[in-house]
Amino acid sequence: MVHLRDLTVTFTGGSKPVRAVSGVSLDVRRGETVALIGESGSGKSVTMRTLLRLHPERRTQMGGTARVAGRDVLALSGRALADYRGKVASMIFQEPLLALDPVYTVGAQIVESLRRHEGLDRAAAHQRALALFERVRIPSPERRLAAYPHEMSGGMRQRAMIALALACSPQLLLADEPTTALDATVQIQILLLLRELQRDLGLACIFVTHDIGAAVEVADRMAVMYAGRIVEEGTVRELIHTPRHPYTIALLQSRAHGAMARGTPLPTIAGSPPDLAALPPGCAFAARCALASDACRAAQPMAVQFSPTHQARCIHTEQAAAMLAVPA
Ligand SMILES: Nc1ncnc2c1ncn2[C@@H]1O[C@H](COP(=O)(O)OP(=O)(O)OP(=O)(O)O)[C@@H](O)[C@H]1O
Repeated sequence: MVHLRDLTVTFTGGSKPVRAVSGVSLDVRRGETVALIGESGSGKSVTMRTLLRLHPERRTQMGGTARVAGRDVLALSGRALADYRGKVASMIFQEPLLALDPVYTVGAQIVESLRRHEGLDRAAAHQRALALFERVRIPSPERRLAAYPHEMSGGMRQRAMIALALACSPQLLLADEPTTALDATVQIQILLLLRELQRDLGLACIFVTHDIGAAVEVADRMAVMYAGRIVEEGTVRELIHTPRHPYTIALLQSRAHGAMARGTPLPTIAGSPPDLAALPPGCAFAARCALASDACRAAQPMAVQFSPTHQARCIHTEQAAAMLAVPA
């Protein structure tokens, strides 16, 4: 469904080009959820926004391959791009007020989207909007369709945004920190709803989060990003139980202290990520890695395969695994 090969995204608007995504390859099948995790600035959101082509055209260079449901995403333009957004791929955000227009009722926005993209008449679009509100379990759906976004609670707004995102039956749902701003009890409800919708509708889903517990709850696989690259990828089980990249291990190391509990943000790791305008020739994590050697600094590490689903870009995975064996 989603096929990324060597995707690169460079922003050219500033004094120096910023390489926010460097050679990302990732596949997501129908009915599968992949969580992207990593520190702030690692390129998770840029990867997602590229899949919807939301970057400023003139100041962004994109390279490599991005195919979604057979479409060449980087080549889409005009009508084809407008149809692609919503009908093939759609996105939910941390802040629903970014996706919902404050001056229209939520119902009007869903009806408008259905009329424009699906060619439904007003009555049919209203019926569909009502069904969508029921699907995302908004109580008193008829009344809530007539509400403005600011009249809804945070959790209801999130559900309304999910309904809007699903209105035109997309095949790919991109979720960028969809629960971060919510209370713990509402978070779990939204995560469970997303999981259920994703399974029932057979959606491919990419889920960006800082919260490993949330990733464990909703994802089938995880991809760990660092400085614009995927440094490790595997099933949730593989990454949690047998991480092999020193960065993943550092992220997970405090799990004995509850890092796996939902709502726990990623632990802070000493040092800071590299400047994306001046990336080093070798492994970008080397400057912060206890195992780094000259070879790490000289060239990009190749991916090492541990199972058909598990790989890491590191030349010291054996020492890294041994590091993990030492109790925290
Ligand atoms: N339009 C843009 N122009 C220039 N730089 C940008 C642009 N958009 C993002 N960046 C830079 O790209 C890098 C990656 O950002 P991105 O938002 O993908 O990180 P992230 O991993 O999603 O972090 P967070 O978890 O904080 O959202 C950051 O350094 C950011 O400043």
